[in-house]
Amino acid sequence: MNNSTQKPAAAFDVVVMGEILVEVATDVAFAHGVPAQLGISGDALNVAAAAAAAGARVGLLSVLTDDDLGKAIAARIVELGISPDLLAFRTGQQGVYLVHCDPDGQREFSYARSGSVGSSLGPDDVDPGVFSAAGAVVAGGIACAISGSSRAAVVKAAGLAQRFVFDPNFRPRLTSVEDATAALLELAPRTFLVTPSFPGETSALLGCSTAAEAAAKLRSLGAANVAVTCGPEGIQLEGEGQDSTWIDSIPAPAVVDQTGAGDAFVGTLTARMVLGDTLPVAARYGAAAASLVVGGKGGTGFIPTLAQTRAHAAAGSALAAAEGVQPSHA
Ligand SMILES: Nc1ncnc2c1ncn2[C@@H]1O[C@H](COP(=O)(O)OP(=O)(O)OP(=O)(O)O)[C@@H](O)[C@H]1O
Ligand SMILES: O=C(O)C(=O)C[C@H](O)[C@H](O)CO
Repeated sequence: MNNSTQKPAAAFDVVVMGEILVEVATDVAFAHGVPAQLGISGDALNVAAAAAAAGARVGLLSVLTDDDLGKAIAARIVELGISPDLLAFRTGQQGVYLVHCDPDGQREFSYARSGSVGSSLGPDDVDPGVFSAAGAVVAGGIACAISGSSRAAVVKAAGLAQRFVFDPNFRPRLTSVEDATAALLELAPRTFLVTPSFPGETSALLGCSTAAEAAAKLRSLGAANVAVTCGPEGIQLEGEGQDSTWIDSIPAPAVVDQTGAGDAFVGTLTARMVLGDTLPVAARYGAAAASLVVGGKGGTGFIPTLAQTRAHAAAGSALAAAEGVQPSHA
């Protein structure tokens, strides 16, 4: 755990930073007495869990409460194969979010996280030795949105990282379009990889009407690699030595809850690139992991092993070849 006398010795393949949330998930609109599932989630934990499952040594910089809840969350982090070495513990409240359906059946998040311990993350928590030694550092727009100190921590981390990965994760209940756009435009030039989703983020934050246009715009801003995720349809890739390419998503065996699909994609893709895979191969792993994650409820309800992800990616390729699937996006 993080304190001034003890520092982690070995470098991590991937360091993820952000807030961990207690998750309350229901299948229906919230009402008194509806059945709900309790979990531990948040974009940073979802990404870290996927990266660890994909074979990376993962550290997670996050602030937890210094009580039994914080200890229980740390135990779950270890269970997910993530190192607890970068966790910090402070007095305060753990952030909570409720995942439920609105009256039209659309998924919605409600937050109770204002002033949470997670949002106390700040630049002093970012250890230059750890962050500059990591194979990749992953942060997202949520960490930029929850507090000024957390955003400053992300900016510091981006300046230190060998490979900085940024997922815009625009959440209108946490931040404005203007602030989310400013964070993306500030960080994009420093990114090894940026992963906006289409059409929500690419349209609201970049003013682009196609995934290919968004990928080209982010490359022109200086991003080394771009993966624009398009939900169940697929992913638009563009990068260093990689022309604009579309890869199809892999059909999900079961769709229970979309929460964390993007995070599973980002964590798996990042881990596989740090471990030596090319952008398209790593993205295929990411698509396979995300396609399996939607079968579990909540952000970390089901995290596939590398063997399960590999088998699903292979089965998806075989299916695509058998169906003679052609790239479907320009
Ligand atoms: N229903 C699905 N079936 C198969 N694959 C899916 C499905 N939904 C998402 N995926 C995969 O996950 C990737 C990321 O999904 P999406 O574009 O929804 O991310 P996101 O909007 O960032 O998600 P999040 O809600 O986690 O922020 C997609 O590119 C796709 O490969
Ligand atoms: O929206 C947030 O703040 C979360 O971190 C909750 C979810 O776990 C995350 O957004 C899923 O991508």
